[in-house]
Amino acid sequence: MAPINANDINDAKNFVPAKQVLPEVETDNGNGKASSKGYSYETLQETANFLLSRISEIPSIGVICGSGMGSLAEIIKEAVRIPYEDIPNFPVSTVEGHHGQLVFGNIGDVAVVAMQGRFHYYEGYPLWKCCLPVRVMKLIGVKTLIATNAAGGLNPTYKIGDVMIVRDHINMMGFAGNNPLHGPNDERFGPRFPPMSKAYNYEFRKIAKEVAQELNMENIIREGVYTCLGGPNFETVAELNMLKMVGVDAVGMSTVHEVITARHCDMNVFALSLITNECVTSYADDAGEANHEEVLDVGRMRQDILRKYVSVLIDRFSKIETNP
Ligand SMILES: O=P(O)(O)O[C@H]1O[C@H](CO)[C@@H](O)[C@H]1O
Ligand code: HPA
Repeated sequence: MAPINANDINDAKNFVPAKQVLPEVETDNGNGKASSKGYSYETLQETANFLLSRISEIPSIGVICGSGMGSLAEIIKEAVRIPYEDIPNFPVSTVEGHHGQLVFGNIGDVAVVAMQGRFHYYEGYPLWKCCLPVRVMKLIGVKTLIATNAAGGLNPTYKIGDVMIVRDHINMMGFAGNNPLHGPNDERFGPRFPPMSKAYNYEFRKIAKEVAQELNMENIIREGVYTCLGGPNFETVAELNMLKMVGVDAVGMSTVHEVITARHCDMNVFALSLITNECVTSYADDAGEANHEEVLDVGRMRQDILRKYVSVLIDRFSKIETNP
């Protein structure tokens, strides 16, 4: 063993624990507005009030557009578009394929708001911040959340371009204690221990399967289990094989925390995954590799059918009374 050297001891004395030198992703800004545990109810109310002052009709349904699926918001009529950077306390989108604005208006007779661009954990936002727009939607009066995402198909029967109705999810990041509800709970949003066994509304899923038949989409519609990983790297072969073993059908980097936040504040939830690529579960030399361009291309390829499907779903969902 090398002898202990006096310089090493002096270096050790100067050592500053990482906690003191690394900035937190989100810190208290001194006016009590931001903290690592999330914005207060009152702060989000300010954001909601700002948005309410810009619109003439309160939306009942909120849509989150997945990667490459931003064109879903283009079916909104009498659109009022508000860029994220203009909205107090909002994060900004940094990912290609995520525009970065809220679009208010009507789809058919239904007042809606769409997020053209969502926030992901890998962008550097803590999970509570990724989900901040969901709480804001709740505060402006949205009752139902429709979350869409692009996902890798892990179920071997799935094909690129299939549309998976999400029946359930596995919160992989939650297994490691990373949850959007981590931290003090404000009962005005919801309970400390919200149940998740009925996260994806049964009635909505039933309607979605019926509508798929009406629109002759039955050959591309699936129903399955989604999981979200932190990203931004796509998964290894071993990781995907593990996820397959535990019953995951589609893999992405979003949605789960949004759904948890929405259910916490008692919103009805429906989610769709567009299968944009095949998950690579073999080490074969000729097996492809996932890439974001393919994800965006498949989103574009399916934009017409998704726009039609989502607009009919919005109409049907708006007509039923559901218990979340
Ligand atoms: O979940 P959405 O936002 O649709 O995007 C998915 O596509 C991106 C990877 O191509 C990741 O952000 C993944 O989560
Ligand atoms: N893995 C994770 N996220 C994704 C994928 C994937 O294969 N495709 C689209 N988003």
